Amino acid sequence: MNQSKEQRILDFVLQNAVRGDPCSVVDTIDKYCSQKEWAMNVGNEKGIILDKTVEEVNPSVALELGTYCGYSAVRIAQLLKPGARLLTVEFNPKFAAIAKQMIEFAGVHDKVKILEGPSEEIIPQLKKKYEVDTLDFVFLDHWKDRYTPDTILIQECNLLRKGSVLLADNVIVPGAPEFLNYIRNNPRFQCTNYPSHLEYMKVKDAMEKAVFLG
Ligand SMILES: Cc1ccc(Cc2cc(O)c(O)c(C(=O)NC/C=C/[C@H]3O[C@@H](n4cnc5c(N)ncnc54)[C@H](O)[C@@H]3O)c2)cc1
Ligand SMILES: [Mg+2]
Repeated sequence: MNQSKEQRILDFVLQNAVRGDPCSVVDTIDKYCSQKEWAMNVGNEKGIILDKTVEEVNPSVALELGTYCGYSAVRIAQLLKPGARLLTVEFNPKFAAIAKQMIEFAGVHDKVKILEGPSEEIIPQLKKKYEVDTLDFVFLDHWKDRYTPDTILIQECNLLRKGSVLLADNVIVPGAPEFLNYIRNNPRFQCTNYPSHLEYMKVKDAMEKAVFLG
């Protein structure tokens, strides 16, 4: 049975990255996806915006929507302080299995928990089942038409506190126009746009940061 692209990315990391070194895992995925097969990891240019935002927030509890191969989960996890944790949501079991191996190889599995299932089911379980009080940081990188409903759901589940930070990937390409309209016109959020480029391409993209004002 022929391999999936995601399996090829994982195999390339297992053969070429340094076990226990998150940086080498991230760099190796970027090397493969820029030279061999494009894949929808946030990439290094937008990854630096992600890093800076995570460092600024210094979250105790972070949520990621859309794990995919675990690239951004590894990026976020390596920046977390001791005792901090990342919950990352993925509903495709094949991708979740790839990400699990990627995260373990990178040596950040003690900081990351992969929650397998659709975000719309997982988000309402965060408080009771996953012992979350509030989320300090949320990275949105799943299907773009879920950004708005999941942002509303997160608020309905009382998961945000004054100062919680949302960061959304791909607000230009593939684009999340409805989300931008929602979040920029919502007085409870202070928004900032970060122009960048689509991972591994010269195409313009951007990330949107939204700080919850309480
Ligand atoms: C036209 C066009 C096409 C593609 C691109 C390039 C491009 C560039 C990018 O950075 C992109 O992030 C994307 C993109 O489509 N990302 C979607 C990412 C989904 C992952 O999240 C998972 N998932 C999706 N919905 C849910 C959900 N509810 N609950 C749980 N997991 C979910 C999926 O299982 C995948 O693991 C695309 C640019 C332009
Ligand atoms: Mg993306």
